[in-house]
Formats: sequence, C-alpha cells, structure tokens
Amino acid sequence: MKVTVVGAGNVGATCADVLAYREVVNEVILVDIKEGLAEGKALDIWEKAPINVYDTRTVGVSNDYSKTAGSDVVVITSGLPRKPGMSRDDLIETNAGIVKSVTENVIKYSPEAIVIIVSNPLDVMTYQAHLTSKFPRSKVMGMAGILDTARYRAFLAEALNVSPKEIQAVLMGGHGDTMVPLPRYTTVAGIPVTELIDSEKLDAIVQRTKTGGGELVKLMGTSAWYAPGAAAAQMVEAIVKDQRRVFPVCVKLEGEYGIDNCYLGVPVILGKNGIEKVIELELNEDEMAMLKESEGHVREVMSVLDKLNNK
Ligand SMILES: NC(=O)c1ccc[n+]([C@@H]2O[C@H](COP(=O)([O-])OP(=O)(O)OC[C@H]3O[C@@H](n4cnc5c(N)ncnc54)[C@H](O)[C@@H]3O)[C@@H](O)[C@H]2O)c1
Ligand SMILES: O=C(O)C[C@H](O)C(=O)O
Repeated sequence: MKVTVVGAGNVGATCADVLAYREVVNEVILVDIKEGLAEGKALDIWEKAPINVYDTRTVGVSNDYSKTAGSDVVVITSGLPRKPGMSRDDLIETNAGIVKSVTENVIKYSPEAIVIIVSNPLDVMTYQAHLTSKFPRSKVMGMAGILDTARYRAFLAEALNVSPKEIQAVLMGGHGDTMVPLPRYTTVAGIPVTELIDSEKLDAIVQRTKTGGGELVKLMGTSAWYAPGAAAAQMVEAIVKDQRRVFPVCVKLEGEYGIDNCYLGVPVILGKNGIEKVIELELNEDEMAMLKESEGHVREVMSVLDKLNNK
C-alpha cells in the first residue's frame, strides 16, 4: 500500500511519521513545494526507523508528482496555517488555489486514490477538492472531527481524572466555532457523561472544544500539528486496513439530516472504499438547531469559494 502526504510542514510531516512508525503502509511519499523540505523530513523519519523499529519506507520529493503515482490514499495538508487573530476562513483565498493545483496533480497520477483534506478552512477545502477532482463523495473527505472529538475527550478525561481511552464521543458540524459536540452521545466506559459531571463543567468543556484550535494558535503563534497529524493518519489506517471504524468525518451531505449539497462533519463508517456509510443520528431540537447554524456558516464560506472559482 502506498500513501502520499502533500505538504511536509508541521501537520504533513507528523502524519507521515505516524504512518511510518505504526507501519500503516509500506511506502509513504511526502511532497512539498519547498525544495529539499520533503526530502529532508522523509530522510529524518527513515533514519528513525532503527530506533522506533519499523520498516515503512518514507520518500520525499519537491513537486515531482510522478513519484506519487498509484497512491491508494492521498492526504493534502499543503497550505497556510493561521496566525493569532485570524480565523480559519481568512485562509480561503490562498489555500483554495493551493488545494486546487495540488488536487489536479494528485489525481493525474493517482486517479483511483481516496483523498483526505486537512488544509483549512477544512469543510470548504474539501468542497474545493471535490470540485477539482469530481470524485464521488465516498472518495473525497475532510479530517477535522477526529481532532475536535479528541480535544473534547481529552478535556473530559482531565476533568474526570480518568483515562482518555474510556471516553467515547460524537461531534458534528463544520470545523469552526459552530461545531456541535454532543454530550447526549458521550459516554465514559458506557456510562452517560451527564451522570458523572455537572452541567456547568460540561458546558465549559464544550465551549473550550469549540475554540480548541484557537487556544493552541494563541499559545504557539501557529496552529496545532501533533493531534491533527495523528488524526489524519488514523483515517488512512481505517481505509487501508478496511477497519470500518466509526469517525466523524467531513463529507458532502446528500439529504442526510435534511441537508443537501453541503460539506459537514458527521459520523461515518470508514473502510476500503472510503466513506462506506453516513450514519444518521437522531438529533433533538436543540442539537438540530446547532447543526443548522453550523451548516449556515459553512454555506456562507462555500459561496465565497464559488465566487473565487468563477473569477
Ligand atoms: N483540518 C484540521 O483539523 C487541521 C488541523 C491543523 C492544521 N490544519 C491546516 O493544515 C494546513 C497545514 O498546516 P501546517 O501547520 O502543517 O502548516 P505548515 O506551514 O507547517 O506546512 C504547510 C506546508 O505546505 C507547503 N505548501 C504550500 N503550498 C504548497 C503546494 N502548492 N504544494 C505542496 N506543498 C505546499 C508549505 O511549503 C509547507 O511546508 C493549514 O491550512 C492548517 O490550517 C488543519
Ligand atoms: O485552528 C487551526 O487553525 C488549525 C486546526 O484547524 C485546528 O483546529 O487545530
């Protein structure tokens, strides 16, 4: 199995590293536009193989997509990260151009690949990749929900002083401050979380989750990479090993939740064909209202992208 990761920056290199040390595939190709960067990081990861004991080959290339030919999965992380004071949506103009040209190159050499978008603004960059590739929705998806849910689970584990392994949760909506964590579908080893934490504390955790990306941007001056890179690698693993894992993933909705032709995070089954199934949860009135608000926000940014593409 062969996986390409485009963008050898913080997120892309972390994703390649996780794919290698977990031996998810035999070969990882790392691509960047900056001369030498992907080659250097791929070599560094390969030189770590004897220490961490793995045999996945990592190969770096500068802009030479012929080396990516025949990839089973392609992860696109190329693009600007935000700086303090910016929203993810502020990145749209630059990153849409990057995602468009990268997608064109990727599908030229790997027409059968499943494409996972990481670049921000996530939901709308997934839409851009879809417009460019014209792939079916099962094969173009965005990574955000695993990351956002992981933040929510980590904050809950800390508050309850339990292992993060015990926290199971679902989170829906766009990858922005209107995302929708779902306490009603959150459990601690099967116990509803609402039985273990008071509602004030839970509300504070939900709020912190929604702005979790911004919290890290403020601390570091750029956005996160360890959890995002690992989350993208987890999606790759579910696909190449046909694990049929259930994750929140950004996908084009085609009528599910009463929403058509909009890119939003929803729980799906991930397997060898990509999105094997979109799971439709029963939402109560409040949860549905929050999902609709998130949809409204994503649609606004999608229309900005439409204008950019028609220029
Ligand atoms: N979806 C998520 O949950 C999530 C999480 C974290 C970061 N992100 C996004 O991922 C993107 C990357 O973040 P990062 O921290 O790795 O940034 P980074 O600056 O460290 O890396 C980005 C890399 O993309 C490369 N690049 C730019 N244009 C390219 C092109 N045309 N072809 C190939 N490579 C190109 C750059 O040279 C750079 O090495 C950002 O847009 C960020 O907002 C999304
Ligand atoms: O917050 C960002 O800009 C990056 C990413 O979307 C994140 O949530 O970490």
